[in-house]
Amino acid sequence: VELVGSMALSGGHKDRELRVHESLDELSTDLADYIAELSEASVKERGVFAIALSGGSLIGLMGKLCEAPYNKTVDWAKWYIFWADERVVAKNHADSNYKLAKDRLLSKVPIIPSHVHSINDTVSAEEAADDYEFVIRQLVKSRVISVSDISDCPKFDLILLGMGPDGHVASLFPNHSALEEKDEWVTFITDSPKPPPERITFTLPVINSASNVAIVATGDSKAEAVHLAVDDVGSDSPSVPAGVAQPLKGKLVWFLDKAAASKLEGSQFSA
Ligand SMILES: O=C1O[C@H](COP(=O)(O)O)[C@@H](O)[C@H](O)[C@H]1O
Repeated sequence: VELVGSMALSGGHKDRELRVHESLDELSTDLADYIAELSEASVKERGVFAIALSGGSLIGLMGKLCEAPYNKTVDWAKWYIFWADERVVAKNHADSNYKLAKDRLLSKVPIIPSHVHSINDTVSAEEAADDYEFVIRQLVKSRVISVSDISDCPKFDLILLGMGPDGHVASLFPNHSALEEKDEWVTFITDSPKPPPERITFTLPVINSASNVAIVATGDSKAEAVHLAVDDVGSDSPSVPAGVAQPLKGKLVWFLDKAAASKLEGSQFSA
């Protein structure tokens, strides 16, 4: 894989790395390698791999996991799948993040169906968020999901996030009160600026308690939000949600293409 650039960033941030790729094909290969390596390390250490997905373009960029060598080398039976955010629609609806992942990924690899934890799509957004938090609590008790040693939050082995052009991650949108939620693990919104309006989402404390978080963003339309998030514009109050996604004890990796990296400050990554 040819990286245009990769750099570890320090400063106020604990552990953050930027990986900028020449093409989407190369980004996809690097992303598959990264996920496969974390899966292997987690299975070795804990016997399982608890991974939370998002929706959107991320899922297509994970496609190489369904191909050789990953389809044979990854220990799929040890994977437990969750969603960092989900649209409150039926599971067979075109807007469902579950459906997207099932059609493009989960149906193509030997994941155990009972390890796939999608939301309850028969109840309100509020109930779906409560139900999902309950499911996660049970799996924390049985240690399928680890527990953070710095908060009472679950510690996912990996949370994969996409990012919208407005800088939203999961369904945490700019200037929305859900971004301030500190007590719940999973919250709901009914006024998403991006349709569909009803969604559930991991809260920031859960994202920031993970062992690993990756933010995957590609294309020109994301360049400004990448700049605001990564360059810490107005660092006391970051102007986009992606800028406050930073695991306190874990590692954050940004996967970008050149277009998304093109507005980074003093950028050796500029297109
Ligand atoms: O609505 C959503 O959007 C974001 C970003 O999607 P993308 O297609 O621009 O990559 C996604 O990460 C999130 O899961 C989804 O619900």
